[in-house]
Amino acid sequence: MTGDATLDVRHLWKVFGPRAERVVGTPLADLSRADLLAQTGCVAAVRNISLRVRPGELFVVMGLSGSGKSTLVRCMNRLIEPTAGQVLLDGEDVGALDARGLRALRRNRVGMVFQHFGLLPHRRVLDNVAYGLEIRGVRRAERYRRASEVLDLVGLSGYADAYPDQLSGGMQQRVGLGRALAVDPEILLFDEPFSALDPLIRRDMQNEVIRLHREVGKMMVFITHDLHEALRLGDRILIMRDGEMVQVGRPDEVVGAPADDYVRDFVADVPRSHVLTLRWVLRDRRPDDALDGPELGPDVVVRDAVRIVLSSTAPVRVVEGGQLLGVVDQDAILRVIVAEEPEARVGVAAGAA
Ligand SMILES: Nc1ncnc2c1ncn2[C@@H]1O[C@H](COP(=O)(O)OP(=O)(O)OP(=O)(O)O)[C@@H](O)[C@H]1O
Repeated sequence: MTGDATLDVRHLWKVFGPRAERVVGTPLADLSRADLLAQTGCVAAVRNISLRVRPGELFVVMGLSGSGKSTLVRCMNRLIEPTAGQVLLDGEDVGALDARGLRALRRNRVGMVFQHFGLLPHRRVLDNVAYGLEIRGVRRAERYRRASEVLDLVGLSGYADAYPDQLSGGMQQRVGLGRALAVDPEILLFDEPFSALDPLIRRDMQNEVIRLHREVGKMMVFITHDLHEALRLGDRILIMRDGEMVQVGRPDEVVGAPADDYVRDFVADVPRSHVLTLRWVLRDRRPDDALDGPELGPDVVVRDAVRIVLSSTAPVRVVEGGQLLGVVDQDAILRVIVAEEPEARVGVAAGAA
């Protein structure tokens, strides 16, 4: 299944509180979160979310504290029971599973990595990683073989016999990752796994997730409240506010075309040249443009094109599938770079006010 599984979420709601089921499908569902709470004592943690995680995609869920990220992701494996809506893993309705089916789903098909590693303190690293296989009844020799393979994969070769408290936070989180990967699930859910780590180690671990994602090609859903983490990791990012979906898009779409002021504020400090691609800055070719400039694809990030554009007198031709989409000249590149200067942003903000 790895690599071609899908996850479909359809009109998902989670309402906490007294008689929560009366909310969905009635006028109460249209109330703001605050009004709903005042009138009914209920909190709509997730409000009518529909999304599809594509095969092999690293999908990030981002939002401020309380926006509903954890609730949404925990509804995916029913650690939290949704109030309404559907979750389909590879076409199978997760909501229809009985207790036994649900256990099998969590053991075999959906792996989870939490912020608090939840490692077994009295067991060696190797046994922690092999734990899921042990529960599944895999023979000892086979589970150790697989666990050793996974330890190599997560960069912990040589630590098989160590105990969790002998490892740093980052390394413990690698054990958590290894444990989730050992059972070869179809999808991995990450609930803010790195928020307790030091910034440098956190960066290391982000690189690790990017590398692992490339190597194992699994669907991953990753929760974070950190925009930079979201932009680094996500193939696509879902931005949530008050339980609702505000925008879903690739990092360049979220930064280049924010859906509303909320997202615009979020991304205001992101260096645009690090995220935007040539697609966002190209213009139509004019008759007086020289056509002997270098050629680049539309998905090259501006930062990676700066040298080439600035060292060519003719504009760069942006070509996709043999077709000229447009050109990027030095002005276009400089506009992106200048807009990143703090004074420029103040100027823009003052101009907008
Ligand atoms: N068991 C519960 N009972 C009542 N309300 C809850 C419960 N769990 C979550 N909530 C409420 O639902 C809303 C969404 O919470 P959730 O934890 O999903 O947000 P989050 O975006 O993951 O936040 P954080 O980043 O702080 O974990 C919050 O207002 C929270 O108070």
